[in-house]
Amino acid sequence: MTEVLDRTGARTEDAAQVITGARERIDALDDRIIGLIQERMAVSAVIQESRIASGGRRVSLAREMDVLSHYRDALGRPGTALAMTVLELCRGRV
Ligand SMILES: O=C(O)C(=O)C[C@]1(C(=O)O)C=C[C@@H](O)C=C1
Repeated sequence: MTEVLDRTGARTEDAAQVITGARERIDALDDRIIGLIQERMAVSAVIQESRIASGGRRVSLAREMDVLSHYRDALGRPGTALAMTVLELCRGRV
């Protein structure tokens, strides 16, 4: 019991089982989220390389405003911070 309590913070075996199962789902979801971010990074790189090869700039601020709004509309204010992190992963620091 002490080990279960240490691992999950639960005070009963039942709660520890619920938490352990839910954490497995979260780990699987995080794997998918990370995979989607990596896929997004690859697609973003195609856009940036194409724009730079055509003589343009890496960054498109107008498009970034649209991306920020998209996340904020869906997730509220923390969505903006998340979008900024996603954009940094995709185009580096500006
Ligand atoms: O949509 C673009 O034009 C992109 O270059 C992609 C992207 C993005 O990752 O969403 C990356 C850099 C730009 O500043 C804007 C958006």
